[in-house]
Amino acid sequence: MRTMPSPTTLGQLPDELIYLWHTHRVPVLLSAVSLIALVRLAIYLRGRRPKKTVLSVPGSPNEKVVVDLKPEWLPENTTLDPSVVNIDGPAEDTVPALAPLVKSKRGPRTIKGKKMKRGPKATPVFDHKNDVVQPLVFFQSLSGTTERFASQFSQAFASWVSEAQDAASVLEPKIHDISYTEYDDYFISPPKSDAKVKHFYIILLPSYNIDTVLSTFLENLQETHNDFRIDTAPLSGLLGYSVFGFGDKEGWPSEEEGFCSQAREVDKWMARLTGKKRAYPMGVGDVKGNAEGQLEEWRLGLQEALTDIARGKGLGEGVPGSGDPAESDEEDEDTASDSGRDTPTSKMMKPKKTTRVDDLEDLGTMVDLSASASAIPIDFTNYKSKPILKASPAAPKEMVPVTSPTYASLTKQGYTIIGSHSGVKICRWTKSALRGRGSCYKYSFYGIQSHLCMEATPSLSCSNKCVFCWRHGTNPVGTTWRWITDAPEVIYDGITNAHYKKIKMMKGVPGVRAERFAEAMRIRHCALSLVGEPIFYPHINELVNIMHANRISTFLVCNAQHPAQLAALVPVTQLYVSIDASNKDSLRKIDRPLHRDFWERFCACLDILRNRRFEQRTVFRLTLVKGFNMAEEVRGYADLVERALPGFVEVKGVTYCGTSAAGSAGLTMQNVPFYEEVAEFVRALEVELKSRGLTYGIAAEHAHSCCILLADESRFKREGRWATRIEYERFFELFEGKVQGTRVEKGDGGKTKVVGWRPEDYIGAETPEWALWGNGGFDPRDERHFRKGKGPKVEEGKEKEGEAEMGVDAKKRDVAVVEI
Ligand SMILES: Cc1cc2nc3c(=O)[nH]c(=O)nc-3n(C[C@H](O)[C@H](O)[C@H](O)COP(=O)(O)O)c2cc1C
Ligand code: SF4
Repeated sequence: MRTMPSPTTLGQLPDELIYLWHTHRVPVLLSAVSLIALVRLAIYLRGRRPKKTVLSVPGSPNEKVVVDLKPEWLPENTTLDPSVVNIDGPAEDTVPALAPLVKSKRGPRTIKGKKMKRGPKATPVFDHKNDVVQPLVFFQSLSGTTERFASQFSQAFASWVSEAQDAASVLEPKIHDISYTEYDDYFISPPKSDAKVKHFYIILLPSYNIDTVLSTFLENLQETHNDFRIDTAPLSGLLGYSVFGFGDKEGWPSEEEGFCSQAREVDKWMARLTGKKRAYPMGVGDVKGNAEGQLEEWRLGLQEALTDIARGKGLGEGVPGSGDPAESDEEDEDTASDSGRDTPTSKMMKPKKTTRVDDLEDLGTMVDLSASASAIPIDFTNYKSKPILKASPAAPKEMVPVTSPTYASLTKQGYTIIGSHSGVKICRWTKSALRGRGSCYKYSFYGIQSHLCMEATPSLSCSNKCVFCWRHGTNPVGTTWRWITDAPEVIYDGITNAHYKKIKMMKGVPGVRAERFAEAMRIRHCALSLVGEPIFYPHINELVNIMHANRISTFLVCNAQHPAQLAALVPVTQLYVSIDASNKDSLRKIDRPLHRDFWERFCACLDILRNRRFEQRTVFRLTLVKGFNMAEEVRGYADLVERALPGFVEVKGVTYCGTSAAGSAGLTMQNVPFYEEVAEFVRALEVELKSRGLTYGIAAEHAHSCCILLADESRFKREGRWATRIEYERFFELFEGKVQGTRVEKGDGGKTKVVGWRPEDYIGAETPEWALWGNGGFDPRDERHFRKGKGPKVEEGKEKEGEAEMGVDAKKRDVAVVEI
């Protein structure tokens, strides 16, 4: 047996070690490998182990719901770290709060498989002795022009149908707004009907060289055509179709420069989907010229074509656009390259069609959605300075280029555009507070003085088209982020500098109080709302962290359409979700969402909010629009509150947006509820919630902005008194780690450890007496200001409170920004 070496033999130590190593190396190596394997296995299993739900918050429900984050909800073209997405709440869970995420980035949808062979050309299907023609007029309109023309057109067409003998077998036209139309009902196959009723499509469209709902429509037509499960010409059962485009020749003087470009695209896709059943050539109208006359002329031609069809003559031979050989070839060629997908030389990409760079790119996104299996052609999350092109020749474009009409329109309205997708505007309450004339409801409810508050957004684009949105429908909308992306530091510097610049401009305004002016030169709060969807911005987390590091609190409002981004968001000071309706139908009418699965997305967001409610203050923002989302909906809203259990429910009457956009959405002053109506609604909601055992009560009000606050009294009442305000300094200390939060999780061996903070950790002072429900919400230290002819004399109930107190003439207002 060998003994341990004595000090005298220390010199021989290396030899001993070598001897030992040679003798035992096999078992040593084997043990080391096994140990490493065991450790790795343990780490792996730990990673897979479902989290446990243990909420130690007294008096609060502690279960968590499983949120199924569908792969298609993961943002395209953005890098979302799955481990970040799994930030899902306060505690260890017994169930996975979020379903496992698809690790890889999701690329544009790629459909693999062979295209179905085009069958023989559809034979005429109209039996002129027995069948009747049902014309369907489809239109899409963002700012109302096309809608107006579509309605005029339908009336004139209906008169022809009722008067002309030739039109005996033509029925009255039916009009459809494409924004509200189920594509599946009309654009995947002809509508179902009596076998004798044959449909004819008349499509009237404007064109926009920015992302709008029109792009979605076009993408759908293209997807249908390219879907190998569907016949390439699934609409060949139609009698025919014709398209009329509206455009603006001042901005887009020629076809090459984009005049009516999207209508042309729709015309082409329809030719493919119908198997070349263009019954009459596409018409175009210049809205700055004689659009009315051009439409009228086109209508007469179209009526003639319909007369022929009604007489059983079919679509005719050799008429341009009716399937004559030359044009058919052209369309076939396009079709062939579409199915190839990876050929950027597709005709539609050729400069011949459009020379404007942005138009070209628009077409790129429309046409090449399923391009090549590499899925993500460009990483759009790279900052402007260094876009990394991976594969595609198409570069990302700017969301709001300086030369765009949107830029001009926004800056005219007082917005400062930072970079190409962020905006900041000084809100009217900030100006009011600077003059000592009162702050917005955020002051009454949460203690934010409006002159210390900045309103901004890192994404002017949105995935909704809400009826009450002031943006006139012309701002960029889209379901995916595909723009040049500015760095969060650039946005932060840009918005804060622009805000200070605007504050400085208030220096000479009569009534501005010197001390408030000085205070305003240090921003304390940021309302990330304004317009657009802030969480759409791929680096929203970095931006929020920069704000917190600068001791600026964050109130972030999202539209409940981006569950993956919501799940991945870092905790903000107060997290809002807009709840614009209580059910699917109503939400569709109000928000006019771009996502087809908008309701599922909405519900997933509610579940995420529920899971995260002990991590940050969560708020439901209800905007009441009379005639749209108020009557009979109290129980529906209560269902939603029960589902998400937000800390707060803010209920606000819509502000009238006296613009053509509001008009086209069917919104008038009649849709603006009186304060008393809002109050009645809130009382009914409180009763409904209480009847379900939920602990919500009416906490505070701000009558001037027609806003009332319900809050969870089990969480935001201290010793029987409402405490809805926030201790901001405490929030920053928690953020900086200077004080420890009380959110705990069970660690190894069941030991509890602190993992963060809870909303309860930064509850501030009691809600002041003047802000409590029943007391109006106006700080007596501020000075009330009434416009001439307004104010206390006004009979109660005759005047909308907010407008009287703020001195705003409702009829003259043209903004509907809902400040938070
Ligand atoms: C942001 C923006 C982009 C536009 N892009 C185009 C375009 O590319 N081609 C065109 O012919 N007209 C373009 N127009 C003009 C519109 O198509 C035209 O104003 C139309 O009448 C709008 O119809 P609507 O009110 O029904 O939305 C654009 C207008 C705006 C505001
Ligand atoms: S109101 Fe907000 S959510 Fe709705 S469209 Fe406008 S910006 Fe988007």
